[in-house]
Amino acid sequence: MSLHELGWKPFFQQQLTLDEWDDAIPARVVEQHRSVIVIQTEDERLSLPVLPDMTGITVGDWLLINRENRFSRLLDRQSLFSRKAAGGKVNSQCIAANVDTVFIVSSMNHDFNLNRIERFLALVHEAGAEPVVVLTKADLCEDPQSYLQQVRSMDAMLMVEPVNALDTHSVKALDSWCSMGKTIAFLGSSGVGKSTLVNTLLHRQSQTTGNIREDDSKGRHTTTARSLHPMSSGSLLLDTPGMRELQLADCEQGVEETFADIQRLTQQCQFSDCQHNGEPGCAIEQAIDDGQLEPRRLNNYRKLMREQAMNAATLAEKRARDKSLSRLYQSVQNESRRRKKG
Ligand SMILES: Nc1nc2c(ncn2[C@@H]2O[C@H](COP(=O)(O)OP(=O)(O)OP(=O)(O)O)[C@@H](O)[C@H]2O)c(=O)[nH]1
Ligand SMILES: [Zn+2]
Repeated sequence: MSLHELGWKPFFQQQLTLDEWDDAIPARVVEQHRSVIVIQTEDERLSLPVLPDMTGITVGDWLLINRENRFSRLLDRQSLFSRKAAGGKVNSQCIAANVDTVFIVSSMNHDFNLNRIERFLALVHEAGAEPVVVLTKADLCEDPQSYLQQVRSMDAMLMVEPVNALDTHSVKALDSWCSMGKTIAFLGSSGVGKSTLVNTLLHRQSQTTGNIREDDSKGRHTTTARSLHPMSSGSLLLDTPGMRELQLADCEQGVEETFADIQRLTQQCQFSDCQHNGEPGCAIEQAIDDGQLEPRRLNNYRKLMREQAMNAATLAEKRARDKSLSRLYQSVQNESRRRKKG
């Protein structure tokens, strides 16, 4: 595979020093297992043990390795999905790196929910990837246009594609985001058609190709699929279960970006600290009265802001608690040692 096919771009190239231009070999992480990663260079596929200086490296990452095939460094990411974890030295767990486009999948039936789409949008914006909303089950829906309009009414600039996920021809609508070297991923609730879309995009190749089975810590069998699958279109599908467990925490920027219209309106309120609660000269309330802004959207904005702040605070608290607990253990240990000595 050429570097271009693997997703190499100027953003990564620009990070190389002159020496690295001569000596270093770029490699992309195409599989991630508990203690090894599989990387792909232009010439070969290699397994590397995950050494302590490599923690946090995740599927989709770009690395430089030296001529002896040893890890030399991790390149900065263009986008990153992470799960904010409490405690420990590593405060967030990296889930997927350098994804270009995320398809936010929602079905056009009773499951359709704008609030949920906005929540996914916030996650994608926070990660720094490009969102495309894919509305599935067009074949079962009487009025796909009404769903399309609802999504467009949130944000006219948002890309939205209605599809029948079972139909190869219909799924072609997604081709423009699936070109050579583009890394794509899917987000969406259960049953909306993510696997179906992937299967159709893979032209009915089995979705389990390349997955490995391993035991999780509780001895259950789980399918680990932290991997990049090349697709026939030339794009790379990033498949990881971690994407399903993403939470809104410390996502203020992602939420603000998702609700850019509300940010803009807020700047037009007469008072800079306007709470949009009956203050005079409130641009938000005016927009609601004029029908420019849906009350639903404002409510969801407030809800998601509260949620991400609360989750962030809970994490901070848990971190602090873990820290003082470990200090307590330490002092108990010291005390018992002192007694043994004495
Ligand atoms: N008619 C029709 N059926 C669809 C479409 N998309 C998905 N389905 C069906 O909906 C069901 C659920 O689809 P999946 O692809 O398994 O959904 P998923 O998002 O992968 O669900 P999880 O694996 O639980 O996350 C399957 O029976 C699909 O065949 C569509 O566009 N049209
Ligand atoms: Zn206001």
